[in-house]
Amino acid sequence: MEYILRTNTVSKKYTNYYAVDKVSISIKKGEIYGLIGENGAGKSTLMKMIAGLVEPSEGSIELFGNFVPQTERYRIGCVIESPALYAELTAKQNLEVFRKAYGLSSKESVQQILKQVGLSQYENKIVKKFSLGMKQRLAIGIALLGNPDFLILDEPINGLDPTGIQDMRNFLLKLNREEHITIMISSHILGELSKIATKYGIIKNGKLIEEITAKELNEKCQCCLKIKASDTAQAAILIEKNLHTKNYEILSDNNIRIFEYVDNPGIVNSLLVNHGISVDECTVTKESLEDYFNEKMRGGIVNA
Ligand SMILES: Nc1ncnc2c1ncn2[C@@H]1O[C@H](COP(=O)(O)OP(=O)(O)OP(=O)(O)O)[C@@H](O)[C@H]1O
Repeated sequence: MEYILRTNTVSKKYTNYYAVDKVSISIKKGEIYGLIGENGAGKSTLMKMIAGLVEPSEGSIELFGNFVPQTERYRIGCVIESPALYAELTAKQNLEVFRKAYGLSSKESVQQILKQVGLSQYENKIVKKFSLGMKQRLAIGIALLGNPDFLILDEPINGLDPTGIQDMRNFLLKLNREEHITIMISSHILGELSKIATKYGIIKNGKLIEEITAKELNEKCQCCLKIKASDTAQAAILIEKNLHTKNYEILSDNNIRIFEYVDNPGIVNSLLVNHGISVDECTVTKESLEDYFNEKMRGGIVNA
């Protein structure tokens, strides 16, 4: 399988601390790679190093199998941090400016891109009158001008409404499936990311704490018993004492998750009810990417 990207213990040091610390990730052709991390984790810095906007302090980056990444960067399109658009120009004029700046000769490419990003009907509209979703699409359109094989998108769905998010999801899936563009995407909206990503990298304080494919994640995500109870603290004491397990977690909204008794929820239910705790809900669910990510951030399943 062909690798689009491999970083080898790549780091970025700012004055006296590492924004990115010895990160080794890999992305294969055709993947949609979701980069996950809390604010300040180092996602943008890592993306900037891959795109050639920031020089690594240490380590190496291999792009398209080439250890001299700068010779391959023309194959990357990126939108990192806020999209740089000319607010007073129209969508078409914006694309024209960048087409000329990139030295691309074919004017047709601008029309093609407008169509590709679904902005043909707004080509003469001034960008400052665009919605956030339209601006994001135009920025991605600019990134697509050079016909890239690899697209790097930093928080492309941030601030979009549910319809905008859905449009963006379909658009990215289309680029990936029909245009065969490999995509690296960072997002805080994990539920959304889990609908498109085929692989994830989780970073914390500049360090990669896990790289996992969507398939592996699906196999790893544990089934659990989720119980909504009137008194979760008391429920926890009863579970520990009577069911001899600490493999549970108290959630904030009167819910408790138990990673055992999945095949026998009745035992837990009766225990709580018989001790005067009212059980409003008792369901068997599977952990979501969000649950998994939160556990990773805390350093494992609590009480396990
Ligand atoms: N040019 C810079 N000089 C000094 N520190 C920087 C610079 N750029 C980023 N940092 C710091 O590096 C760390 C990582 O920042 P980065 O923007 O990569 O994180 P992030 O994961 O993208 O966060 P967010 O989700 O908030 O965008 C932060 O502590 C940030 O303040």
